[in-house]
Amino acid sequence: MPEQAPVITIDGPSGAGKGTICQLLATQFGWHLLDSGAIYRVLALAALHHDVALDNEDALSLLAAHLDVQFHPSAEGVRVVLEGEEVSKSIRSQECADAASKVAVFPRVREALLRRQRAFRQKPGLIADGRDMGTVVFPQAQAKIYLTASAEERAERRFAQLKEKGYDVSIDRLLEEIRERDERDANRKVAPLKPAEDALEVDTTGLSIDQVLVSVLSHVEKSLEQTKPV
Ligand SMILES: Nc1ncnc2c1ncn2[C@@H]1O[C@H](COP(=O)(O)OP(=O)(O)OP(=O)(O)O)[C@@H](O)[C@H]1O
Ligand SMILES: Nc1ccn([C@@H]2O[C@H](COP(=O)(O)O)[C@@H](O)[C@H]2O)c(=O)n1
Repeated sequence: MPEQAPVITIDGPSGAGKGTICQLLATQFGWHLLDSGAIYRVLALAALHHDVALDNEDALSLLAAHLDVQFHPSAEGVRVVLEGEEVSKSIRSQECADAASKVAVFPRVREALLRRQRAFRQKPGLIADGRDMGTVVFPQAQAKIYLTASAEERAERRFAQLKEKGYDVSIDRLLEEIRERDERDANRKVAPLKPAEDALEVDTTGLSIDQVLVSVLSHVEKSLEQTKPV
């Protein structure tokens, strides 16, 4: 049987720094990148476009099974195209984040998106970013990391990010949204947000991106060394 490509999973709540660290790892290793949150965001946007109610599991799982989405890696990051329309920016709205976490609670929706996520596992390797990468989508991953940080610090990071882009946002509102999304993601019945038993947990509160990268890289290198075929 041909050997499968190795996978590194990075899970954790919103604003923990998963996307940042995954992008750095993907560049350093020259591996593929799966932003699984983008898939849930695209599904939520498709539901909003097609007037599918965010609590209609039947219609949402059908939409998920037939989702016409393409991901094009580019120098500026991954370009996301839904039904022929560029949606890279629109899926980043707070409305889409909130809607994504609502559609993500349904078992049949998650099931319909599994194969699409696993298809990203291609040689030379995959860095997978999400909530259930290490627990459900790639339970056999070679290295698993769970990044977290206090809700207050995550809200501050998001506030700084949005301010830099010129958005006028309230930090209190961002904190409230982060707490609501954490609560929904951690308490759903299927694939809840939680660390895999064999994941390295890194609390990034008060750590710089470089400091987080050093811990993550050290764990990844050790794990890859241990799983090398002899
Ligand atoms: N350790 C850190 N210290 C300070 N800022 C950070 C740190 N890690 C990430 N950031 C910044 O926080 C913001 C959110 O980070 P990022 O998008 O990587 O989080 P995320 O976990 O992928 O969130 P989401 O799940 O919502 O996509 C970005 O502006 C990023 O530059
Ligand atoms: N593996 C995943 C990834 C994401 N979700 C849900 O999508 C929402 C948006 O994710 P971002 O990482 O882009 O912020 C997130 O709040 C989750 O509800 C998921 O369920 N599983």
